[in-house]
Order: sequence, then structure tokens, then C-alpha cells
Amino acid sequence: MGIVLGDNRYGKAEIRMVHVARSGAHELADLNVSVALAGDLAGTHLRGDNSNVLPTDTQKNTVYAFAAERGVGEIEDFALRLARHFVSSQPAIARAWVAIEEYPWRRLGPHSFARDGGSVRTARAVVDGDSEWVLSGVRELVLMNTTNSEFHGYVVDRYTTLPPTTDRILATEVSAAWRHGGTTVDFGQSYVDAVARMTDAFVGTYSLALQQTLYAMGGAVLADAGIVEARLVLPNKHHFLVDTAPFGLDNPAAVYHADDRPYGRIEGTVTREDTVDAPLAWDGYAL
Ligand SMILES: O=c1[nH]c(=O)c2[nH]c(=O)[nH]c2[nH]1
Repeated sequence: MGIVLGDNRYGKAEIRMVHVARSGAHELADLNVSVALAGDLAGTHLRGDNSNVLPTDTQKNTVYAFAAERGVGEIEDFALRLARHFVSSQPAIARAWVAIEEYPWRRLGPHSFARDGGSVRTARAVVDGDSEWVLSGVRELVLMNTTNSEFHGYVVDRYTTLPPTTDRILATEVSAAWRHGGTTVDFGQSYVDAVARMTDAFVGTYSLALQQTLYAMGGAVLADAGIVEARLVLPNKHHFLVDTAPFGLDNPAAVYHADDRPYGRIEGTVTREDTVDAPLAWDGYAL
């Protein structure tokens, strides 16, 4: 029976780089950069012929060198520069994926910062020959509505114990990513707007299901005409009312147990009607 080499890619993962821009008040970029390359790499797999292999160590150095030469700027632009470089400078490399996470720091002074507990900004640039895609995203965006959430009308079978509710806590930790229609975008402003619109949609939706809230949040991201597709993963962070009757106490929707597992996991994609799918942009992307 013959054995055939299938899809493969390789690269340096999780390059933790901190860049300090020192003109005026210092600017901090705290990044986690991952590179993956694909192309004519059969030789290394089949024979250990590394003549087409740009070492992952060199890829790491390239990330540092690009930051040293021109700074970082918006993470989408930095990812694009890197992905274009690997494809254009390496004849054997046909495709590059560069993913970046940016950790938030709050300014305390001209050269002082506190690591923020807030959400992580993400970006991914994918270059395949002449085709390019850019994704932006957010994760660890934790949101809660303490009312305006109901859940009822669902299927009831012999295993159902969940009571219907007309008033519950709705809480989630948003992981979302969205695809831009182009590559020339003010990514910083676009990110701020997308997160604000998504958050407003969570706050403003009277929810009959987290699925309904997801669709509203995805649609809010697509209110930006430059964004063509949004994918969201919303864990339903269940809050169960504690039974205080054994203590002779009322619990009028005040004391909850915040359960961490198991959780409902609601996933969805929202696209413009006329959008062409971009499977390579999302290939291997885990929200
Ligand atoms: O918003 C919800 N969607 C569900 O699909 C679901 N299932 C469940 O048990 N609780 C909820 N809540």
C-alpha cells in the first residue's frame, strides 16, 4: 500500500516579542507571533532534503528584524508585511500564514504600564501567491447581562430537566474573528469600531437564546462595509440561582453559582450574501 504525503506546513510558533517605541511617550506592543509556511516541502519530508527549508529560527529572526527596522504598527499590517516577505523571498514557499496576538497594557505614565485584564486583539494575514486575506479578531472579551435574557420553547424529551426561564443572567467570553474585504484598511480604527459594535449588540439585544445574540453580534460587525465575514464562538457561562430555602432565606435573583464546566458552546458564522468563501484564510484557525 502506497503512502502519500498530504497537506503540511511548518513555522515558528508563539514568538513572544515586546517592542518599545521610544519617540515621545513610550508605546508598547506586546505580541505573540506565529508563522506557518507551505509550498514545495516534499523533499524534507521524504528524503530529509532541506534545500527548500527556511529554518524556523530564521523566521523568528525575521520577525525581530522587521520590528527593529520599521516598528510594528497595526498587527494586521505587520502580519501582512511578514507573510508577503516569506512568499516573495522564498521561491519554494507558495503560502504563508502569520498570526499575531496582542496583549493589552494600560498606560500609567510616559514610560509605565499595567498589564490589563482586558481582551486580547488578534490578527492573521494569509498570502497565497497573489491572493491575500486579512482577519482581525478578539478573544477573552467577557460580557454579562444580568437581565433581558430568556430561554424557553426548546425541545423537551425524556432527558430534559432544564426549567424554562423568562429572566436569567446571560454571560459569555467572546472569541470572534472577522475577514476584511481588502488589505488596505485602517486596522486600528476598524478593530475599535468592531469591538464596540459587537459589545453594543450584546448589551442591546433582548435575548431569547444566545444563538440570537450571536447573530446580532455578527451582524453588528458586518455593519462595517469593509468586513465581509464574521465568525464567533460564545461559551454560555451559566449562572445558576443558589437554592437558599434550606437556610430559610429568599433568593430573589441575587445569589448565583458561577459554573465553569460544562458550558454551552454556541458557534456561528455571519457573512454578506455575495461573499466568496475564503477557506485558506481560515485554514486551521481555531477560535
Ligand atoms: O441560549 C441558550 N441556548 C441554548 O442552546 C441553550 N441550551 C441550554 O441548556 N441553555 C441554553 N441557552
